[in-house]
Amino acid sequence: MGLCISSLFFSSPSKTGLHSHASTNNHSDGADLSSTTATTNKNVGGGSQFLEAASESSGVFISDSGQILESPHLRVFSFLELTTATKNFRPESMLGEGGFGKVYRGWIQAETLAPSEGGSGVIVAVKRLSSESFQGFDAWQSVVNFLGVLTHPNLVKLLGYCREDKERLLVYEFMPKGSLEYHLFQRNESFPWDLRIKIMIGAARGLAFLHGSQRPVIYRDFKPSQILLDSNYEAKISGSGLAMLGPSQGNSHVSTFGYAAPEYMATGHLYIKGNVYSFGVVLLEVMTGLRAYDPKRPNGQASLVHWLRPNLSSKHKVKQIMDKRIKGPYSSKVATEMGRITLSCTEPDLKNRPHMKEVLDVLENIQRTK
Ligand SMILES: Nc1ncnc2c1ncn2[C@@H]1O[C@H](COP(=O)(O)OP(=O)(O)OP(=O)(O)O)[C@@H](O)[C@H]1O
Repeated sequence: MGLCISSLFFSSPSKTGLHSHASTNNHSDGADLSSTTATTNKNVGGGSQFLEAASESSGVFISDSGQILESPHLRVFSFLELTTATKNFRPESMLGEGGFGKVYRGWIQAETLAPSEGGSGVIVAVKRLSSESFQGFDAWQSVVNFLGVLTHPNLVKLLGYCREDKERLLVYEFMPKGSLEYHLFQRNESFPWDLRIKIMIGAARGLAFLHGSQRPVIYRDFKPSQILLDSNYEAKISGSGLAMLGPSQGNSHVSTFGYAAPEYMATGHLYIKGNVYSFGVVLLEVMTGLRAYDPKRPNGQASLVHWLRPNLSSKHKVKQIMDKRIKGPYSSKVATEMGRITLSCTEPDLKNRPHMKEVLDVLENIQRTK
């Protein structure tokens, strides 16, 4: 069983304050994904001892009491700066809206950027927490604490934040190709197979990284709107899913119907393998082009997994359920293999589901299959 994000990095600092480094993880899923790679002893403010568990490009500071502090690598923006960046949060700048607020496209001027951030400025995505969102306040804090220190090519990068009066905003790297949800369900254009598999491989890498870090992180609410795409359709998992894993040890609210694993529905507990189940549901959406849950479908078909899972073990039936709009060639072997991995990800008993690293290996093999 994995730990929820609230216990991430709560490994006890050594009595001496000096740690030997742990560069690879020994987690039982066998994932070879180093996250925390070096530790050093530091004195920060007030002379108290802090442990820095540094990843390649970011660090996390943990106080002796175990409290995680905001990453010094994040930029602190003023509300005025972000108001200017988003042209006063005008509706035309809006990129989308989630459960906790609206997301705006913004432009940060060069003079406010560190030299390494380059150029005359940069486009960013600014998530403004809605004032009604009490739950969102904790979510906001979790993102600042955790995404400020978790760095991986398949996680959307948090650049900074703003906390002024009642305003809470997060500034993310901008993902110009939108979300997987947009490409699967909203954009009425061809969505080739090679892109679909590429995106799912990127998302699997992101999840495998979270699960494979020294203290595994469980993602909340994994779904296609959380899979964002850069200009090369490289998938990055959004910070939103990290947000809600507050201080409740695995009891976390999952709002989206259709993706939640049976054990979560039964107990309210999130497990690492619950993410694998949700990933399997998304795989089924990618194969079929149908939504995980649609109450408008006929009786017995509202839940995609309950409806179509029985088809996944038959070569012939898998071919029948594949999205007819898929452009670009894919062989029947590919469809069969996709059926197989989706079937095992969505096993009702979590013990029978693979780890994300194994899912990733299978998808990479499928990508190579002609
Ligand atoms: N970094 C980003 N770059 C580009 N677009 C983004 C970015 N972050 C979010 N968006 C857009 O804003 C939409 C809403 O994002 P948000 O994370 O708030 O909501 P969500 O995915 O529905 O999650 P939740 O339900 O947990 O709030 C996304 O679906 C996407 O279209």
